[in-house]
Amino acid sequence: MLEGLHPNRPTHVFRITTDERSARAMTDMIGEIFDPAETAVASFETEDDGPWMLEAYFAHQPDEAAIRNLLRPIVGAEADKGVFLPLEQKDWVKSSLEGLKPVRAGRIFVHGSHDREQCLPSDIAIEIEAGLAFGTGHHGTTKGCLLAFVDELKMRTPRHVLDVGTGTGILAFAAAKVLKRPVVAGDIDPEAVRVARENARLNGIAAWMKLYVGPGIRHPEADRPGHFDLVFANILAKPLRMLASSLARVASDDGTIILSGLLYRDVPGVLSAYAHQGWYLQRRYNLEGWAALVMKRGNARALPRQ
Ligand SMILES: C[S@@+](CC[C@H](N)C(=O)[O-])C[C@H]1O[C@@H](n2cnc3c(N)ncnc32)[C@H](O)[C@@H]1O
Repeated sequence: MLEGLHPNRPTHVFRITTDERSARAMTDMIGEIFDPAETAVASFETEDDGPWMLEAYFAHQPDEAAIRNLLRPIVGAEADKGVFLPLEQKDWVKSSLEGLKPVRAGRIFVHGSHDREQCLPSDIAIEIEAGLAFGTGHHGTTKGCLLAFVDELKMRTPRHVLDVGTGTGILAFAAAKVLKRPVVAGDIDPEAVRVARENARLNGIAAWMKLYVGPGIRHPEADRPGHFDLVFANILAKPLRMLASSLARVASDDGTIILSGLLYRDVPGVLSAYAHQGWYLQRRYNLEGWAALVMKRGNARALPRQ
């Protein structure tokens, strides 16, 4: 699995090696055409000054001929050299987690069942069994959100937290455990919400988790204008742009929105969508090619951070 993609239980991958211009153009086209909940696409340089590769993961068997036809105007006959491969259907997040070390962000310590003993007494420990959901803490997007949250706590203590695209529930759990308060969290994927519910039980915070299935804020618990003083949304650039007005509406005047799931090149478009709603970048975290953005209402000053 390509580090940095957001697979929603992918069944197939399409790979093609080409030049940078074509890779970027194909990424944009696939990103525009396919449902972001079912497709994850990224292009990257395979080595310094080397060829570029595009990888697109699909949650269903894609129509190979149709995709090649779409790509031919961009890359010509190269479209036929790209390969479609079925992916082994296994609990890949869980199996990869078994070999992974725990993740730490300040006092927040995220671990699997095999690393319980490593928690310090002062830790806010979160145990995650990812199953088929996203969010073990190892991915740059999740870690960026956790680091942003830890820094946010140095400045203020949020009271009402919303986590849109909760996956395993990891960000919501961090907020509930640190703040000792209920947190509202939703995901478009019912399987992710099932996993989050189980994890909430495992962590002894089931009573604090107000979980819902649905896109964006489409639930009465989440759709509460001006209510949330901390909103997490680690999704992808396109849905984040589409959600800008909804997230801005449910965030309080003095609230914070932490956005992630963005390749560096996606940042300007997302910032522009939120600027239209009166939200500005306060801090930025760059991890492994992914950016997490801390947004504030009003004219906050940008403070880039590596
Ligand atoms: C990258 S994962 C983030 C999981 C977790 N919050 C984390 O930080 O690790 C993105 C999650 O967002 C969900 N998702 C994608 N589009 C969504 C939308 N429009 N509304 C709600 N959830 C969405 C996906 O199903 C997936 O579980």
